[in-house]
Amino acid sequence: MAVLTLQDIAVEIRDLKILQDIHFSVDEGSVTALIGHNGAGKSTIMKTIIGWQEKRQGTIKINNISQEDDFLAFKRQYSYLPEEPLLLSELTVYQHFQLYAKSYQIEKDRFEERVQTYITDLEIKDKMDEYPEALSKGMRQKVQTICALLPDTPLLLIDEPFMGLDYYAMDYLQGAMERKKKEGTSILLTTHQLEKVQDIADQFVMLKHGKVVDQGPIESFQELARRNDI
Ligand SMILES: Nc1ncnc2c1ncn2[C@@H]1O[C@H](COP(=O)(O)OP(=O)(O)OP(=O)(O)O)[C@@H](O)[C@H]1O
Repeated sequence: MAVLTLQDIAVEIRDLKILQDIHFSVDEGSVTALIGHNGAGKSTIMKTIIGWQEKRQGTIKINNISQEDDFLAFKRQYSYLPEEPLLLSELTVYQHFQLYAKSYQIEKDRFEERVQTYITDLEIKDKMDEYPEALSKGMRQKVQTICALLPDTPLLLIDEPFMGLDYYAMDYLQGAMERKKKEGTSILLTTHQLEKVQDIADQFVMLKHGKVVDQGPIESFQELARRNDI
C-alpha cells in the first residue's frame, strides 16, 4: 500500500519551471532514494512535500491525507531531516527534543527513554543545556537527526542523510533507518551516495532538470549504473 503519493506535481519559482509532471509513490515499509545531479530538484521535492515550497499544481497525500485537506493531520504523518541543521537559536538541545515530543504527542516515558538512548549513542549527552550556537555543525546535525528519529511517524523524509556527520554517526543513522524500516516506517531520502543506501533502498526515482526520467526497483538502477559506468 502506498503511504506517500505525489501526482502531477509542478513547481515554479519566479517563472522558472523547477519541477514538472512529478509522479511517484512510496509503499509502506519501503525505502525510496531520490537521485539526480546537483540542481535536479531533489530538495525541492522534499520541501514541496512538507509544504515549505508552494506547488503550482498536483496532489500530495500521505496515508490518503492530502496536504490541502488537513495540514496538521498531514504534518503528523512525517518527520523531516533537512540537509542542513535548522535549529532554533533560542532553544537548548533538550528543549528542541521537548518541542518534538509536544508536536508529535510522544508519550513521556518513551520520550525520555529514546532521548537517553540517542544522546548516549551519538555522544552528545553533555550538550543537553547548550544552545545551537555553542555546538559544532556536526553536533547540530546530530541534534537534528535525533529530532527526526524521535517520533514514530509513518513516513521519514531525509534530505541527504549523513551530511556533516562523522563516520560513526553515519553508521548509526544507517542502523536507525534500518530499524525504522523493519518497524514499518516508509522512508524517502535524497542522496548522492547511492552506495551508502543501496542496501536499505528498495526503489529509486531519478530526476533530471526537474523531471522524473527513470524509476523502479533499486536493482535495475544498479544494473543500469554498471552498464553505463555512472
Ligand atoms: N529559492 C529558489 N530560487 C530560485 N531557484 C531555486 C530556488 N530553490 C531552488 N532553486 C532551483 O531549483 C533547482 C533545483 O534545486 P534543488 O535544491 O531542488 O536541487 P537538488 O537536486 O536538491 O540539488 P543538490 O544535489 O545540489 O542538493 C535548481 O536549479 C535551483 O537553482
